[in-house]
Amino acid sequence: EKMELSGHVTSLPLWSLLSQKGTIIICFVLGSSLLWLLPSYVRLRHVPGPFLASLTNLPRLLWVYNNDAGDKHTVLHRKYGPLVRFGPNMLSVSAPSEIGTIYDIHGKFPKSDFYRVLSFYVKGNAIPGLFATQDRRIHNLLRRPIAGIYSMTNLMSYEPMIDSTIHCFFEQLDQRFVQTSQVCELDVWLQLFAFDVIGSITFSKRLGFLEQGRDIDRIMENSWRYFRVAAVISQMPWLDYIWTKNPILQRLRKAKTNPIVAFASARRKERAIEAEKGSDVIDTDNEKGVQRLKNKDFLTRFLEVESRDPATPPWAVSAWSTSNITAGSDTTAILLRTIFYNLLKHPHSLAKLRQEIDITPGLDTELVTWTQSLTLPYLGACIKEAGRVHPPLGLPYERVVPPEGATICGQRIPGGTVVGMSPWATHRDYDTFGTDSDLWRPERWIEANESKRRQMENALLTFGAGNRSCIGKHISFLEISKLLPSLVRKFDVRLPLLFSFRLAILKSLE
Ligand code: HEM
Repeated sequence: EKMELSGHVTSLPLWSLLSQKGTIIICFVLGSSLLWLLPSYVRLRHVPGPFLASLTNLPRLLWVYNNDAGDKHTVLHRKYGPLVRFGPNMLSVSAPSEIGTIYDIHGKFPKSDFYRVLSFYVKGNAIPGLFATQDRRIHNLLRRPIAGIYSMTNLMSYEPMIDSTIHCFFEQLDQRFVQTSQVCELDVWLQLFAFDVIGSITFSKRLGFLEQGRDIDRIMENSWRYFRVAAVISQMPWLDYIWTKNPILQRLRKAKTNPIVAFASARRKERAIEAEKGSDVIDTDNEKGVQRLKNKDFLTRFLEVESRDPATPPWAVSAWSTSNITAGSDTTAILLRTIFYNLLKHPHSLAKLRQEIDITPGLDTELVTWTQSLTLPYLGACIKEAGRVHPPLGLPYERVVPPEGATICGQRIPGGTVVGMSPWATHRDYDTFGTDSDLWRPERWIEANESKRRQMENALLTFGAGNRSCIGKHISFLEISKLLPSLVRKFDVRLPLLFSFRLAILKSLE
């Protein structure tokens, strides 16, 4: 009897347990979800990709959350081809031939809402920034007047400030690690260096990370936390309205100013006071006595632009100075870490670099100069290879297809679709970089003939492309090209016996 009863109960259909009202509600929710999802599913159904990704952005959010988005993107492109559906309205592209279309010099494809998530807020209000703005007019207003300040021709004027920071870095390494035989957390120190260099070239004032040997005002920690959350949320930008940029929550939360913004505005106030006093602006913090008037820092140049051009909005100087730190410090630190990680992991590369430095004539100055660094081809190859295997900005740089639509990888893509090139996947394109593209091999840049080298260079997205490409690319090259050979020449850097790639043993070679 019991058996019969239980058999009878389990054979009842589930819906019969629900009331009629419940069934209607469930049918309504399922039906309207289907009606809502169907048009967006159909719109891009001709593009291959994981089925779930055609219905929701959740998979791509989870790839970022799980810290393996770069590898995941590469695997998906290898499986589905150069054009893959990553979300209901988001396509990822890995074919280098499409770079010129998506990132054209006129900015026909504007930045997507991915970038709204990356905007900075001060006391609850968004401040327009050169990197994150989606508005073409604001972008022109911010980029045009200062582009020349970052150009190759101005580059050497920043060398004295970088030299002074490298001196400070080496002094600290010597005192704290060489003299004491302590193991150095090289990854942390490279980040401290990158933050202080940006402070010194932007304000003639280091942020003080190196002298103190630690993060100050939790700037590095905040930056890490911020990007850790923002990267995940950027995959579903509407989430940002619920949490970070929710006007109700913002009113309830204590309004906080980002410490980087606070640092930049304090430097600007100092400068205004100095100008009032008419002081000869010699930086007292800088033990090498670099004169700001002679070797103008970025702030001096930004203020000159402001006073020259009445169209400059009042918030521009702050936006420019802040974007130097936010866009230029962590990125450079990541590239430096990638280079050292790979040099230590591949000792033959480190030996080759050291040999190049030893045999190149004229490298007898205390620090390697920018001009000297240009005579070191293996150094250049290591920098390019690091940006290729581990691009510091690892997620697709998202853009919106203009209303008239576009042809991408031979497929017609409707206007309004978000497309982005995954630098990780593009940099592993077999046709361009070879079937060993997953491996660290700086030699590929030296062995290639002129046309192959140009093909590979044109496929690099490390610094972006088109009208929104990195404005600070040369500054970054300058920092790295000076620090790397100078450090390798001065110190013997090795992994400790129980090795972790975050740690290094330093010995003086002089
Ligand atoms: C290794 C170091 C660096 C890397 C890998 C890097 C990478 C990038 C990339 C990929 C973009 C374009 C992003 C996009 O299209 O969405 C970009 C833009 C930008 N970068 Fe860099 N960057 C580096 C260093 C710097 C430095 C040192 C500065 C400033 C001193 C800087 C300032 C900027 C700014 C202001 C933008 C926005 C430009 C615009 O939209 O017009 N970056 N960077």
